Amino acid sequence: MKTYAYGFPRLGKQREFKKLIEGYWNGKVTEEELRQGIRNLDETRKSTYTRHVSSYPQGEMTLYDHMLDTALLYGVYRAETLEDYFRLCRGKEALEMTKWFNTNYHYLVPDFEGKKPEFSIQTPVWDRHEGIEENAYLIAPFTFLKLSKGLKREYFGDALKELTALTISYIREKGFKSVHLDDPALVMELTDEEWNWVKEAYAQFSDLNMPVNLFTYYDSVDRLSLLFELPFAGIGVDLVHDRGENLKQLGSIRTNKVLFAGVVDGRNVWRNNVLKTAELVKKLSEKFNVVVTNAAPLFHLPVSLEGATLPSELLEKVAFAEEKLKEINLIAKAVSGDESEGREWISGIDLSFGLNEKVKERVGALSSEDFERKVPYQERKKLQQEVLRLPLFPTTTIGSFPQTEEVRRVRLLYRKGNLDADSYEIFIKGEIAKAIEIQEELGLDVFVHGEFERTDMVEFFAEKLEGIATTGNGWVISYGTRCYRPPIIYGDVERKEPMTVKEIAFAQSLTDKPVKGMLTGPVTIIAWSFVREDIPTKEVAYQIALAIKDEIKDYEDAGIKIVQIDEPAIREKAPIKKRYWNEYFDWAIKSFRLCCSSAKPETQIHTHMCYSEFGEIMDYIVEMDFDVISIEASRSKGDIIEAFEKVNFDRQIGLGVWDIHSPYVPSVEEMREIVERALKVIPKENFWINPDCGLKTRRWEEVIPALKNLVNLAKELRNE
Ligand code: MET
Ligand SMILES: [Zn+2]
Repeated sequence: MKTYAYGFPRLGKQREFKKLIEGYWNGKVTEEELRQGIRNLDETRKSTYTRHVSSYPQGEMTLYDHMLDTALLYGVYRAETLEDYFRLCRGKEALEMTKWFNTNYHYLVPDFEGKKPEFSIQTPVWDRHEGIEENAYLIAPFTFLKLSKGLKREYFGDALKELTALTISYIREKGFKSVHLDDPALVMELTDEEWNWVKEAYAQFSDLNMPVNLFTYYDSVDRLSLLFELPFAGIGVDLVHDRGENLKQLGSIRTNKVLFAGVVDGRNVWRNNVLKTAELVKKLSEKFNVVVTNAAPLFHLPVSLEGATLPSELLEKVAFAEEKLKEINLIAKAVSGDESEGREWISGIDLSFGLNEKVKERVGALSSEDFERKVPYQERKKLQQEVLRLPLFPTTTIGSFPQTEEVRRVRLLYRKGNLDADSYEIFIKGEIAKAIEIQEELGLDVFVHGEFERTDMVEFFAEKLEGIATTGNGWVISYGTRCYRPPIIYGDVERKEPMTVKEIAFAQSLTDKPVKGMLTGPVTIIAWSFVREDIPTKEVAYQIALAIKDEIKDYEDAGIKIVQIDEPAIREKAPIKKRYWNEYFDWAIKSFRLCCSSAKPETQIHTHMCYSEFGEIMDYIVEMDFDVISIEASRSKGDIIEAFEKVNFDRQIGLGVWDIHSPYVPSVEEMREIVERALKVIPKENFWINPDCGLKTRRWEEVIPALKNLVNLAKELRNE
């Protein structure tokens, strides 16, 4: 039984990828050291593959992002030097970044700016294919174009044909002997026209006399049989995230091509029941020429369990990327009749682990009333205004303030046990007090405490909640060199005690202005964690929502009048195929409503969203029944405003007037432009003035002048 794997994390066990590249940016690593270091990392990755599977793609390594590399290979952008390359990644000239399908990885988006595309093969500054013959890794033309922007429909078909022809000549020129084509966009809901374009363009691969394998993942392919008719040697399908759809279609497919059966999850950490999977593979083998592989690239997982700080009961239930390779191997062994290692591997899987009857009962007892606020919005609005007495164009920020070197250093000291809890608390209180003072001086209307105690908006809550474990060093790349550690939701989730009330109440004690209680919503906690799969996600969401609901009650008792529940991941978590959207948004919206349902009518509930285009989901967003939404807008320009107009939006809204992703300090006039466009659509009584997102990655030197401008803008607007 042959085995295959792809998409193994490039990060390295010690996050070498991050350290090398950031070292280069800071001038501590030379170009030669960078190149050599990255090559070494790639070698390590290859030897990891080699230890477990028979074959894998070559040339997967990048210096930042695959989509960018592909754009450079095809001459969409030029980069003569590494400096040019990284200028496309970060800073003023950087390409836009967006979520890669429904994952938390962000890619750089090539932009055709509405022009007719012209392609030519260029040797990139990082030549991933240098010296490679076998199984060269390429992003397929369709996925590349489909995920780009600014490519007019009228050009798409021809562009795909041309790019495919160019890819074929590149493959020939390089003398590759076989090719791995990554084509996940084929799992999207495509039109007949798009399928025809794919068919016509990819027919050209019949000119090549070598095996080309085409890989799809993240969902089912709506026309799987069509892929098997194309001139490829093998087709990779996802049999984990396909809701059974791929398997169903395979039932009526006759082929002598290789079926790369994606049976090991690349997106979640739970151990594969390798013996059961082996049964499936055996069945498929009766009909197909099967190779066992992963479903979805493995870079969504931490590199290896080695050194992970997980509770021991959990250690024997999970697998990170390296262990997933092992699972592929164990499945193949079991198919060939050797089940012993596989049996041992799954012996620790135990579904009674982490269960909590009390929480289950509480979720079970929920009725429709638990998802409703008792007083309708227009009445709430009046009650809230009586309490808050906010001016026209109220100003606020999104939650976090700069996480300075010192804040991070002291927090780390405390986390490592080198600073006692009392001294740490005094330090955090000091930071909060400074932040309150600064906000007083700036003259903002609604304050935040600054989130200095939080490493990360999800991990912080994961540490406080029962049923969620944090991984210590389970790092995953979210974009470029930026990493995060997704927690593991391993059981029923319960709040044992207040999680954030102490800091918020302390902040409120220092000022007469309202301080927002700051919470991360259920969908975002779920989206940025690994979630147990035998408990329905919907139930997990309601469990987290109940914890938040209790926290809000404690806020109210502590005199907090405004609460913000951040849901930046609500769009990203939506399924790739729109036909599943209703089902998803139903629980996503209800979980938000459950958080707020017992809040007093005079408690003003805010939500915050960012990182995505929200136009498409506006109909769902309005169902969340918040009082105020702050939303990223300075990068998506006017589109979002139109979307609000279409749904007759009647809530209050703060469109971000400052793109906090760059150190640039916008002037009053620049911020005003965004507001003026929006005021054509949104009544001024409903308009808040705030930045796009939290300020934790900014420096105080940028934050203070920018917020000064922001407050001045509000003052000017009030006088007009
Ligand atoms: C990614 S959304 C971030 C919201 C959070 N409250 C912050 O300000 O950092
Ligand atoms: Zn945000």
